[in-house]
Amino acid sequence: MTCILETRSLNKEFGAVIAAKDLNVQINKGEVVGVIGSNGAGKTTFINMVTGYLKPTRGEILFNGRSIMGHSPRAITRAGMARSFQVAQLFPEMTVLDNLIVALAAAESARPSFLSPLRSDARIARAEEILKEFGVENYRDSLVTAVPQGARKLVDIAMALIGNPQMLLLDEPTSGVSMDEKTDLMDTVMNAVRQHGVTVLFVEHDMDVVERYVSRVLAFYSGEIIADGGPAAVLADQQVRDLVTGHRPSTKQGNGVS
Ligand SMILES: Nc1ncnc2c1ncn2[C@@H]1O[C@H](COP(=O)(O)OP(=O)(O)OP(=O)(O)O)[C@@H](O)[C@H]1O
Repeated sequence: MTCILETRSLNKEFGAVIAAKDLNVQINKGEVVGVIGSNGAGKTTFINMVTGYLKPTRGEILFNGRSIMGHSPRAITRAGMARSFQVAQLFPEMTVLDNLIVALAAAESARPSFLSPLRSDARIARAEEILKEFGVENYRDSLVTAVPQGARKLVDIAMALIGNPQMLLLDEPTSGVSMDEKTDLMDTVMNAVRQHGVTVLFVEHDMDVVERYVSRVLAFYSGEIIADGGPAAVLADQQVRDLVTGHRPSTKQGNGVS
């Protein structure tokens, strides 16, 4: 197994609050990792640090074996680590199609001009393919503010995948999405990431989604990782049940929580 993302003794303090305490994590290529934890456990802090949005207080972050400490979010995206946010980061005054066209042009580092406009036939055709891949072609010409939350999330994730990242970090991909839409959304996202061969790490509050889609779970509590292992094992772990999931019924037998 090849390690794609590693953190060594990663710490983040906000004054007296320890939001990350000695996080030592190794994510291997191809893994689908779920990050769970109650509010304020440090999940977003972890994602913000590894994607360059937040400066760690101490520690080291390696992506493909190279330090990315101090690198800007843009440099980290270029190196192959993309992310989506809890609230989809789209251009609200633009249509779904135009949002994708902007992302395609950005991935090509294109500079628009009179002779080479952003809305080229090639980009429109590629954007239409992506709309189909993500099942949101019906919203092609809708303003992003006018489409349902689930479709908006899909457009946001599709945009994150446009630069062909090796790793994708998703902050609560199903938040604000109705129960009915969650499975369709996650099936679509997982199909896309499998096709692109992308390693995925996502923050999730819905344990049914975690059980269904991840190969590994990191359970955060108070800035620390209290369990790391297969979903059945982590969700059955007593400490996780006490501190994170609140004694939801466990459906599977545990195996190998470390
Ligand atoms: N910019 C900040 N300034 C001060 N404290 C912060 C800041 N960002 C996060 N914190 C604190 O750090 C801790 C971890 O917060 P974080 O947002 O990472 O938790 P989380 O697990 O993502 O929570 P949620 O599920 O609510 O999004 C919390 O105590 C939070 O109040």
